[in-house]
Amino acid sequence: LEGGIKPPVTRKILQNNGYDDVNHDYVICVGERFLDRYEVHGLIGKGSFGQVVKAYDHVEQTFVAIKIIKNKKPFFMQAQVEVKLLQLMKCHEGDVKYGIVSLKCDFMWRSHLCLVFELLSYNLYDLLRKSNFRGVSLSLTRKFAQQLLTSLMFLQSRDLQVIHCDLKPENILLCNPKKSNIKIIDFGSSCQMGQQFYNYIQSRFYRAPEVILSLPYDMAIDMWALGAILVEMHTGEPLFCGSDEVDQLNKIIEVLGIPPRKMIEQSKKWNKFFLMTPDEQYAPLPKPGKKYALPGARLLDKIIGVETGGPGGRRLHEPGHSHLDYIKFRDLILKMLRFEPGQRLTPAEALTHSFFRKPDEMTALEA
Ligand SMILES: CCC(=O)Nc1cccc(C(=O)c2sc(Nc3ccc(N4CCN(C)CC4)cc3)nc2N)c1
Repeated sequence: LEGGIKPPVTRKILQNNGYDDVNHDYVICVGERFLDRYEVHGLIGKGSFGQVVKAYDHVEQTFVAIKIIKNKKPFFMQAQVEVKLLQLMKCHEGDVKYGIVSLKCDFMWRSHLCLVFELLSYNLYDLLRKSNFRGVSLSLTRKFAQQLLTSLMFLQSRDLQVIHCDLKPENILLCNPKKSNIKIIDFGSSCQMGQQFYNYIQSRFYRAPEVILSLPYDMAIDMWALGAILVEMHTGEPLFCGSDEVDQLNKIIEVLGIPPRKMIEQSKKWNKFFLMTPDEQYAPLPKPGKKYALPGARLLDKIIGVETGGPGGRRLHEPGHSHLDYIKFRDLILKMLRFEPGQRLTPAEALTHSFFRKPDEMTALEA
């Protein structure tokens, strides 16, 4: 270069001796063996945490899923929280079969924390995709609901008090592609009651109103998420698919009306979502270019098709999809989606709902 300035050194900076890529992810090599035990078969998925691979465990002679955490402190720290919670839950095996993924072990491999899980099958979002986003039957939705409520009851048990904080179809996996047994995964965002450090939690579609309004939250946020997930599993589409936080709350208001005054008044962010009308009422801030139904005008009955043969009328006269079945389903969902966290159904209460009662139990009751 003129003036004798040397060109910058273009030496490639090797990340972690060449084992890592620029995103601090471990460079996966199919066939590689970790600890001379786990033989990598292939990449299952990627996430902010790192990657998850399918591997063969030559000691137990079974396939496993290994979550390979990024070689970066914040991800390492968060994964340590996940390991601690999963170990805590493991030793609370107790009587209830609780539908949480089982952590087999964890180890360090070339500066990456690795979590070894039992290998599960694909997730409920894959199932929705297979249904061409038309949803699964009400009976399968009921089976999923029963298992997830049992899992939430386990998480909320006295000496666990775990909040998952990211329940969504992608984090619910089938144990076996041909059966309805499911397990919850990904406790990477979870916390225990009293350890709520973050308030930007939950994936948007499933975010509870108290989280959107930055109010104190508890385990009831998982129940809110579950209500939204169950409607989505049957209709095939997200119940509240907001494009941002304001849109998200407006989509909730279309179905459930204006939140209780107390919740709005306690929120530091209230004026991000509402304006005060001259007669001292809270009204949703009009969003330029967005048209919303009036508060509470988008009835859940219409979304689920209670009177019209299910979502899109596709379940008309189908066994297990009677008008009464839908009345019960709608009633359960509305009680899971109460604005006030304290009034939302607990998992134990939800499991006694008539939606889960078998016909003969009903006749016995009526007799
Ligand atoms: C792909 C999303 C995903 O599964 N992410 C993920 C992230 C972290 C951990 C885990 C996890 O614990 C898994 S993943 C798993 N089995 C699994 C096997 C296959 C699949 N895929 C099958 C093909 N689909 C197009 C994508 C999902 C997904 C999951 N078993 C366990 N235990 C999963």
